[in-house]
Amino acid sequence: MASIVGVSSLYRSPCLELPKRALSYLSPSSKKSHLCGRRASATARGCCCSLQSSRPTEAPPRLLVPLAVASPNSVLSEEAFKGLGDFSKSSLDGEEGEEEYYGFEEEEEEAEGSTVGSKEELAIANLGLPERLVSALEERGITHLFPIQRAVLLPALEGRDLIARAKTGTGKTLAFGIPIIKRLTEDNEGRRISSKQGRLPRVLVLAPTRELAKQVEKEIKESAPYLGTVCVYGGVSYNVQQNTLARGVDVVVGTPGRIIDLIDSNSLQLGEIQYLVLDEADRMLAVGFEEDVEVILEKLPSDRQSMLFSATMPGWVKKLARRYLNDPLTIDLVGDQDEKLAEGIKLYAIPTTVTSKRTILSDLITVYAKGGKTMVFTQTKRDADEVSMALTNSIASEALHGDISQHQRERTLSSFRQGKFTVLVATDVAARGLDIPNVDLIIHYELPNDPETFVHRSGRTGRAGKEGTAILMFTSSQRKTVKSLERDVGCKFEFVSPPLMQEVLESSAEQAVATLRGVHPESIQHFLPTAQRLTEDLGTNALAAALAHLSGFSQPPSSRSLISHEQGWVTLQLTREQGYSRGFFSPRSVTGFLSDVYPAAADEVGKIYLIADERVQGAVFDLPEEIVKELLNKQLPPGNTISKIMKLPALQDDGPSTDNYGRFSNWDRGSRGGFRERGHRGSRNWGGRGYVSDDGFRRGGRSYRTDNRWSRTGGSDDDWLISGRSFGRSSSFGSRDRGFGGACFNCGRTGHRASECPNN
Ligand SMILES: Nc1ncnc2c1ncn2[C@@H]1O[C@H](COP(=O)(O)OP(=O)(O)OP(=O)(O)O)[C@@H](O)[C@H]1O
Repeated sequence: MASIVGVSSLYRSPCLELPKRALSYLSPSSKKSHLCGRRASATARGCCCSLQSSRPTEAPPRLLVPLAVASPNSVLSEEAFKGLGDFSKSSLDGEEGEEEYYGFEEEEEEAEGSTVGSKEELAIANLGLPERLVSALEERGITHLFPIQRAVLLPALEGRDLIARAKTGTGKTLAFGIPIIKRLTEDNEGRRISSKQGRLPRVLVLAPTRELAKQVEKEIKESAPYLGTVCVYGGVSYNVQQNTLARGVDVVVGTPGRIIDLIDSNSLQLGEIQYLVLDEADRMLAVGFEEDVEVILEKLPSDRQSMLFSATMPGWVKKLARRYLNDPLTIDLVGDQDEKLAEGIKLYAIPTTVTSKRTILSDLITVYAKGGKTMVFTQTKRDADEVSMALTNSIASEALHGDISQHQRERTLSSFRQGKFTVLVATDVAARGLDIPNVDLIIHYELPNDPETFVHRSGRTGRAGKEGTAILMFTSSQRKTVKSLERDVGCKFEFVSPPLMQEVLESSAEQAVATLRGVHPESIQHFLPTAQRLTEDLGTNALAAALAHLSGFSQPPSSRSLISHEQGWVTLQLTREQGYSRGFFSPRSVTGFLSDVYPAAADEVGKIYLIADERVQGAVFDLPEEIVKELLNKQLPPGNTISKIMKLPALQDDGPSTDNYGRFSNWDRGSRGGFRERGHRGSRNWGGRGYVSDDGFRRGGRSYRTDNRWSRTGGSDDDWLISGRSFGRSSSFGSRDRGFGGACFNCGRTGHRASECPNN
């Protein structure tokens, strides 16, 4: 008790010094009955009730008033922690009729002397934590509590069972880590058991993936190096883990499968577990651990404290909480209406086609990551491998997925953390929980299966209050899914076009300059004589050549369509002077013109789009590079100009109606045979197992979409994230507008086919 109460003004005995304002933040139940059992309607000042202790036996007093939670986060949002956390939405799972509520109500009257929420009060040094823990945290630059840590600390210290939710990267690990470490440290000091050989673990943390388990272990080890912490997970030998357990540990972190194996072999005994943490509990379900988790929970002593961290509350997690948690308090710092993403993550959505995706991907990395760390998320392991291989030619990249051996996964992650390569291409195995410092850019190369996965993938950047960027690549038929995602996640994408070659070149050059600036002055000396000779010969060209080479452009960049972004294609503009018009200017005028000038061009022409400016008779279209060379040498009929363009002019919106960005339509207007569908040339089959097909259907795998909802096998409709809102909306998947959305082949106007053209 003394270690909490009286250490700082924040943690004063609430009954003695509770400021009026803080009283307004009391849970309704605690408002109803004061700590001493009296009604607390008037004031808490002067109350003389004694603080009650709750489980475990040496638990600190049962502080029903979580002053740490009670304050709006003004200090955090303005200074310490821009925008992270939001205490305006705290709620308790009310399913059991439980009314307890962790949140605040606005009260105009400022409590005199209230210092709740000041930065000082969040200072870790002022919380009465063990000196060793404080200095270990400070060494890591952790000096003030983050909101979820502030919210969890007191209820956790008072021994409450908890269900907690907070946004990605907001410090959930230390939210349970700090109170548990405090309790263990004090126990150790009191009972001198810290180094007892063969001691049984007192803490069990279950995590759904090996990487996450390793990370939790790391966070605990770094914060409390004096405690014995071991991480147990599959894919590696049992020996080391068994030997460590035999020597005695305080904390076991692990994945359920290996924990069961170790229990079965009697290497892990759970008889003294006092604290259980289920990290990413909902994910346990998704990766098929539900049975294992329940087996483990059955083996734990009933007199323990349990904390469950879960981004969503599928039915299984609720059942688990009901069955294995004792009167849990829910702390939800996300809420149903708010944006689910951590603030500081800038979101872009970029239309692509299946064939141009890879080219665009490397451009996006160059332009948006600017040499920083990027994580690219794919749907399948094969894609992760292929995309990583394709990137490696230009950007150092590695793949990470479940088929890669555990040792290699660890090597890859460790090299990525250390910055030995900058692009990690991963399946969703890496979407959750991984805390890799300074990831600047997340690219959703393929749409995630559900909104939660989007939140978790994106949350690998913008962590601990930092800024980051997440880019969603989508095909035109997935546009409605993107809109659903915005609604479900409560976020807003900025819709942008893929980078222009000019932007790619400029960004590459900037990165090359940064590389040059980093060259050691001594090394420069060795190259000075050659540089001087070269400059005399070539002038500035010498440096430009060095930049081009460093940027990976020793050869000129291959041409790229401005319309489809496919390599090897060039976008041309045909303009016809007014007096030379032979009737209405339409896509057919372009094909007719090409047939006259160079028939091979008419055969190969790709998409044709009319220029929006009505004063100009013109169109843009794609042709293969080699055809363009020939075409540009041909004699043109008078009044016609044809030129390569670097930027698309405004175009008439003539795409299919499902595609608001008409110019990224996947309809081609060929010179013969009317319309033909394009964009799948040489591409792999997107309709196969586990792929999102172009019509937006997911086939195979655990998750699938059957209409515009995000649905998951085994999940329930009332997930926090999904919160029922997406269900029941009108269909967008699979409901592609069958109406004609292209332009008439005859007159060029939109909305009707040539056969129905009024000009016929
Ligand atoms: N109070 C703090 N001050 C500064 N940094 C902190 C603090 N608490 C945690 N961190 C750091 O913030 C990062 C994110 O923490 P953590 O991985 O626990 O987040 P999380 O909420 O569990 O994220 P996710 O939902 O993605 O699993 C870590 O690098 C951690 O060391």
